[in-house]
Amino acid sequence: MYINGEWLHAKSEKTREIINPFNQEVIATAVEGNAEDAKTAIQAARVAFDEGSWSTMPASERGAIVNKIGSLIERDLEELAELETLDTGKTVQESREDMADIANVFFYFAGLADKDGGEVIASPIPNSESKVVREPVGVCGQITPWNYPLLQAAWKLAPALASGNTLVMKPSEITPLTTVKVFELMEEAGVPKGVANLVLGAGKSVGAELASNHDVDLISFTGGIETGKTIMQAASDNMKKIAFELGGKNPNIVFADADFETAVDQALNAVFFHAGQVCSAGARLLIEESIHDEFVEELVERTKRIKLGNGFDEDTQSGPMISAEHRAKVESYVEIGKNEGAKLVVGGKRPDDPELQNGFFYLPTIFTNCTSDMRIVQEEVFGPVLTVETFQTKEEAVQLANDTIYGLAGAVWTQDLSKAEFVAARLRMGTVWINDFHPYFAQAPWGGYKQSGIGRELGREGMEEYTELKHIFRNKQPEPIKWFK
Ligand SMILES: NC(=O)c1ccc[n+]([C@@H]2O[C@H](COP(=O)([O-])OP(=O)(O)OC[C@H]3O[C@@H](n4cnc5c(N)ncnc54)[C@H](O)[C@@H]3O)[C@@H](O)[C@H]2O)c1
Ligand SMILES: C[N+](C)(C)CC=O
Repeated sequence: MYINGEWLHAKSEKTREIINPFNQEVIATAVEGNAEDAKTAIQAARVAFDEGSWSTMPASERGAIVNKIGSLIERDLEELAELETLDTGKTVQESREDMADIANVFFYFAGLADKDGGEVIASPIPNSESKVVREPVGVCGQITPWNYPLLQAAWKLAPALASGNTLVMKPSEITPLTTVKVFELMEEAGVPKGVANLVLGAGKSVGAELASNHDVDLISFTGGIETGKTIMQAASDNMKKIAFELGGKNPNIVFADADFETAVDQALNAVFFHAGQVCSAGARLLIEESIHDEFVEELVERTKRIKLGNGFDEDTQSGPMISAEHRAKVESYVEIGKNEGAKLVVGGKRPDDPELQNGFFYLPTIFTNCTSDMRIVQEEVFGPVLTVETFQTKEEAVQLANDTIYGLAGAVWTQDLSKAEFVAARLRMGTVWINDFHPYFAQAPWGGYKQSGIGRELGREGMEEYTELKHIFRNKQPEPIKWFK
């Protein structure tokens, strides 16, 4: 753990073994902090913020430090990518792309650091001056999940630092390795002591302390809805600001006039990339009825060919699930789907391949004959499981797509631009892709409608989450009002 500029053991001296999900080998031993460690880190962040040298440093200097972090990530890209693959099982090619994205996130927010000089507004009061400025929120608690460990951390660290906050981060207890490494890089880049603190440990202890502690001014959380609700309740005690990136059950709408080859190819990628452990995975295929049979037949053939394996092997297309518990959850959802009457057309079990028996693998799985009232359609499985529904009109496609408590992302495939725009305008989701699936980048805001989240990460809006707005009014000719004579 990194607290107040020092690398520390947990007060309890407890540790946790970090497991490679490909073969269950222990790849590291991490310290296991608790609420006491979190309190110490929060105190360090509080003192660093209140002392003021970070928040009042010229923004361009802060930006230069954030930029340096991005450069150091680029320098150590290969090491970081390998760590991420060891920890999560994702392919090393995917990890490399994540690391390049992560460096760009630091560069982007570094560039924004000195761009907002406030705004002078037209005051209706004579002889006065009115301006609106943005200031850092204060001490930020930041809690991240295991599926994109460093990427989700970067989306929080870079804007928080660039806008002058101090912070305490808690990564997922099962995937802390790249976050630890980036805190080393932040130290090397010159982030002053106390400004960025790292506490490892479980959600129920370290995370709960960050959510409830009154010295934390903002809690930024990426993870599941149920955890989000718990954090929201804890955060209400001191009305801290909240920023939540939660789950999704994202529709992928394919019209009959879409380019067939591209739509099939991308429907596979939409749902099975990273073994479906993606918040924005296209887990609900909505297909125009007239092409259902042909489309599903092709999808099933290609699904059978997906090569599962070690993320370090060149020919591996998808790695394992993150843990035994998570695979068991996916398996229980497949049973639910079968019992609800959905038709299992491929997958639905663990692979037989002897080389995969030590990993938490699960075969890419497709259910057809699905309807919106099924749990397998409504609930986030967060694994390689696709449900297929059909529609006849664009209105029906929109109605089905929006029939969910989630609102993270969705896609529409058609060569008819007016149809695409009709659908895009009506999807109640934070991101809509037309003839594509998955793109996200530092310049565009990311976040959810409905129960998929509160607030935005990335883009200017992602920076603004870490600021408070202040209106400063100056009377240029003060004189008595004489109301109270
Ligand atoms: N919207 C997005 O951008 C986005 C991105 C990635 C993941 N996710 C979501 O994350 C979920 C998967 O991640 P997960 O399984 O790690 O989620 P999770 O909610 O189980 O855990 C996320 C983090 O919260 C911590 N936590 C757990 N209980 C806590 C508590 N009581 N108080 C405070 N912190 C606590 C965990 O230790 C972990 O660090 C999925 O639902 C996925 O959709 C969303
Ligand atoms: C936000 N994203 C797509 C990078 C990861 C979601 O799990």
